[in-house]
Amino acid sequence: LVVWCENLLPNHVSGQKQSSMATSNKVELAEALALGPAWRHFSYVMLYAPTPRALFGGRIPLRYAVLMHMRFDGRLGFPGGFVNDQCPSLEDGLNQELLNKLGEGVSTFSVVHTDYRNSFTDAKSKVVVHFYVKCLTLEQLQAVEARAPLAKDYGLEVFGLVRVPLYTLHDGVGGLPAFLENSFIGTTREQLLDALQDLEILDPQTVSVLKKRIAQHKQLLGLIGT
Ligand SMILES: O=c1[nH]cnc2c1ncn2[C@H]1C[C@H](O)[C@@H](COP(=O)(O)OP(=O)(O)O)O1
Repeated sequence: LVVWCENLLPNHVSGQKQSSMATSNKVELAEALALGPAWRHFSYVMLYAPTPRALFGGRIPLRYAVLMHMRFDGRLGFPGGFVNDQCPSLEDGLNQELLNKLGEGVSTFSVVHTDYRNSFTDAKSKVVVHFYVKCLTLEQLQAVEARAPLAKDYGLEVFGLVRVPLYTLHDGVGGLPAFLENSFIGTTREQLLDALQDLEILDPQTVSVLKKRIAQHKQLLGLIGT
């Protein structure tokens, strides 16, 4: 029997300090754009849509369909990619990448400047990542999912689209905690959780608990690796 767990995870880890892993190299957009020609810019977007559907006879509302994709390298990521110097804007570059990676289903919307959230730098690789969020209707999101297999990069850079489960099952692991144990590219996992919190899709306590779990999981993998 699977039951929706109201109080997501144990209380003893609630209220702890939020991890700063996703914010350590955050930069203002103007600062990022002034970095110079040695830096490469990448733009990614979290596409999401409200859904009325629910699991198990209505006991677990799905609430939102949040899209990610399985990349060619076996990691999960957000759609997007490298923005060529020739692109008039970060958003133009991102919309072009979305067309290549997700296909013609993206034709009903465009990511625009107001969807911008934040930018992160990686000084070692001289990479700047710009992150956007875009709320779609469920029909628009389903059109993206339906047409993705016809996209130029599908089967090459994109191996499939996935939806993020936003709930936790009664075992405390199934759902979002299990999903977060996958391998993610770059800072994607932290971007996902921070965005879900800022959009009030997840509450801060839940995000804090999930981040603590991620840190423990990473520690465990490190121990196994030694
Ligand atoms: O969603 C992401 N969030 C943060 N960083 C990301 C994300 N996806 C990729 N990356 C990082 C990892 C690498 O440093 C670059 C290159 O990524 P990729 O998407 O493979 O770029 P292209 O296919 O070459 O456009 O960005």
